[in-house]
Amino acid sequence: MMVQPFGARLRAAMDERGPLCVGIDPHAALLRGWGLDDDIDGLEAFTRTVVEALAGQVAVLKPQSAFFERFGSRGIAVLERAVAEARAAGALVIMDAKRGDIGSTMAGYAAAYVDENSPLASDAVTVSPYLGYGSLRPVLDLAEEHGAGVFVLALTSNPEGSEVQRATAADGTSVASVMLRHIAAENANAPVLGSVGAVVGATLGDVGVDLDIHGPLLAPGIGAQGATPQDIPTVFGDAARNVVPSVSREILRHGPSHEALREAARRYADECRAAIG
Ligand SMILES: O=c1ccn([C@@H]2O[C@H](COP(=O)(O)O)[C@@H](O)[C@H]2O)c(=O)[nH]1
Repeated sequence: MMVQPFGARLRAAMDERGPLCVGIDPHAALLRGWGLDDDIDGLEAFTRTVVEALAGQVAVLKPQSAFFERFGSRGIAVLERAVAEARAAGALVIMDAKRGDIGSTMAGYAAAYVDENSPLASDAVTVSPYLGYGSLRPVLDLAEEHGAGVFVLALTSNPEGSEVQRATAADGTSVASVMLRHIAAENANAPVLGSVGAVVGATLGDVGVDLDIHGPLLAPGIGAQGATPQDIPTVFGDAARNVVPSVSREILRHGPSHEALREAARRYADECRAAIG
């Protein structure tokens, strides 16, 4: 059966469940805060709890691959189960892996994350375009073939990102603007919402670049990094309707109670929906 493109599935999920994405970031400090050990059993219990509590409620879950990779193959096994169970419970999964390499190697990352037959198959993956946008072609093409999405880092939420992303060419065009133009071209013919998104930090204030990419704008930085849902209109202006606000630590710290996690996610979802209008 032909799966609907990611952009259309994301639009429907956001309309039904609200726009919020909750990050699954099993930091050692969070595991300890939940009374768990920072080991594979702690990782497993933490991840299972987040998926059980939230996968039936929020539009998107975004596991941060780094926190699973640190436990080696057993951590990856936990990640595989979490992705499959979250998707089965109705959440879309964005794998936050931020992969970026030469094109021939990107084909390997594409096979890992956006091929529906892979054990880590996700609805979308984050990628870094800083080996050149064209190096992403294998993942863009395979994602399209499988109805998956790709989120390209454009303007990241961390202060160090501007050194690269705000660098300008002789005509004054910034690197980030070039990436956003490539993304917009990718989405030009999408009927609902394109399946190629950009990552733009909610921490950045008025970014002063055109965010009209006809695709989703993944907006990390809300909560622990200091941004709030109320910052969304300032950062994203007319593109706010396509924003997927992402919160990790500031929701996760409410666990391990399922109800407290759900309540924190509900509060953020309501605030984001109100801010987006
Ligand atoms: O520009 C970016 C891109 C990705 N991230 C990731 O999002 C979460 C943020 O976690 P918080 O606890 O809500 O700060 C984390 O996985 C980052 O790697 C980002 O922060 N900024």
